[in-house]
Amino acid sequence: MKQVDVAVGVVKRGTQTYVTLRSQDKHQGGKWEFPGGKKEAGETTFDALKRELAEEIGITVKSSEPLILIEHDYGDKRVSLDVHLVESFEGEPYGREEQQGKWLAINALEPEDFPAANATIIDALHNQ
Ligand SMILES: Nc1nc2c([nH]c(=O)n2[C@H]2C[C@H](O)[C@@H](COP(=O)(O)OP(=O)(O)OP(=O)(O)O)O2)c(=O)[nH]1
Ligand SMILES: [Mg+2]
Repeated sequence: MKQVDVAVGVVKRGTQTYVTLRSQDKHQGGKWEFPGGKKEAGETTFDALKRELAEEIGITVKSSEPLILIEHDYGDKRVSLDVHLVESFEGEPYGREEQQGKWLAINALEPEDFPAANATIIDALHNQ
């Protein structure tokens, strides 16, 4: 089965986080996500976060801290999500790949709007 290592960034400003809509044609398409993507060979999670968040939402990540590591099996694909908090960044996030994006209150995040693996991320954020 396909197995991918993914760097995920919870971009946080005060009590809010920036989420984007996954395009319909992708794995878990139509769900909201925290920006991020597959790590390339030899990349650290931080390297991948910097690259993916620049590509997807146009920000420059200055630093990040690990939040949680999640292994999830979707049946058609297994993902390992290395989720980092990103509170230090430059630029204003926007959907740089034409995807929708918005700031949401962390305490209002609804797990059912996200891929199943994200329920654990949302729990971790609510328990911070
Ligand atoms: N970015 C992101 N991916 C997530 C989240 N939750 C979750 O299950 N995933 C899964 C969906 C995908 O199978 C995988 C991310 O891979 P991706 O397809 O977005 O990777 P990528 O950005 O490199 O995109 P691409 O090259 O395929 O266009 O992780 C999340 O909150 N954010
Ligand atoms: Mg991505």
